[in-house]
Amino acid sequence: MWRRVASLSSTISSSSRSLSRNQVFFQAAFGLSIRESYATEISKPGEEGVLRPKEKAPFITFVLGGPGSGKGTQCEKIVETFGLTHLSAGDLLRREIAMHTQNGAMILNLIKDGKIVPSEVTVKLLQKELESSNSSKFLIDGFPRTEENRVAFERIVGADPDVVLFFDCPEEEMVKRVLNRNQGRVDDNITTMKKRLKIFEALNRPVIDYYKNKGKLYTINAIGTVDDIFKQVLPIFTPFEEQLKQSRHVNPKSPLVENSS
Ligand SMILES: Nc1ncnc2c1ncn2[C@@H]1O[C@H](COP(=O)(O)OP(=O)(O)OP(=O)(O)O)[C@@H](O)[C@H]1O
Ligand SMILES: Nc1ccn([C@H]2C[C@H](O)[C@@H](COP(=O)(O)O)O2)c(=O)n1
Ligand SMILES: [Mg+2]
Repeated sequence: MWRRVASLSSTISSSSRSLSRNQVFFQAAFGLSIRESYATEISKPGEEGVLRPKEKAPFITFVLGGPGSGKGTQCEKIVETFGLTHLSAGDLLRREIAMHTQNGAMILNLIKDGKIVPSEVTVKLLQKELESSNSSKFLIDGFPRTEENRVAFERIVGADPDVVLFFDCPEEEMVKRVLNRNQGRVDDNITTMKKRLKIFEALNRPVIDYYKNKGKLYTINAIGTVDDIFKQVLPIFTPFEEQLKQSRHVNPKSPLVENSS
């Protein structure tokens, strides 16, 4: 299978100059996963079939937590500090509603009712963003919400997260925050919120446990000020310093940048 990537890469190289680097890799993959598409064959005798990285695979962080736990708020700070590209699954779905796309009405009805949109729809929206971006570092907020979401992402996008953040917040606090949010969201009312909390407990917990067992989960106590919570987030990215430093978008004041004041 990996041979296909290498042999096709020369075919696409001349026509792909205007494409983003992610599009080129996804094209090169022709149905392979992101990680597979980031590999090429080497032809040294005795080393046939060995995969060598052609480019680094994207750095992916999943951001989990109940409704109103502060995912979006902390994502803004992570973006500001480390320059990751923020993809909010909820925002992408709301954009479909606003644009009255083919799935817009169905998505609206599910969100109003606190339910989860079919994984195929959400993953395809994420895939489109990943493929068209020139970034190689992503924060995927509010995803995966269910085991079905997680499996669909693996199947369709073919990538694993490097880091999974879980903002752990008591229900009482989440309810208070959502009801005070005032952003005109159709799901920010007590009836929908109760349903969302039930669905979160039933469907997101297994995902949290899955990443805990894989050693990828970082649990953050989401009570306190925004800055106090962010202090817990900062050290999580330290081991990934080298990968993140290469980002064009890193804030010069980031703790990852040496001699920053
Ligand atoms: N640490 C905090 N203390 C108090 N309020 C907060 C804190 N963090 C975020 N908020 C506020 O709580 C509300 C919900 O936060 P946010 O939108 O970041 O949550 P979320 O996890 O993204 O929620 P959702 O899953 O519904 O999108 C917002 O109005 C935000 O300003
Ligand atoms: N993976 C996802 C993410 C979001 N949704 C739907 C259901 C949520 O209640 C709503 C809002 O998401 P949020 O902005 O709170 O992250 O969007 C989904 O079905 N699947
Ligand atoms: Mg949010």
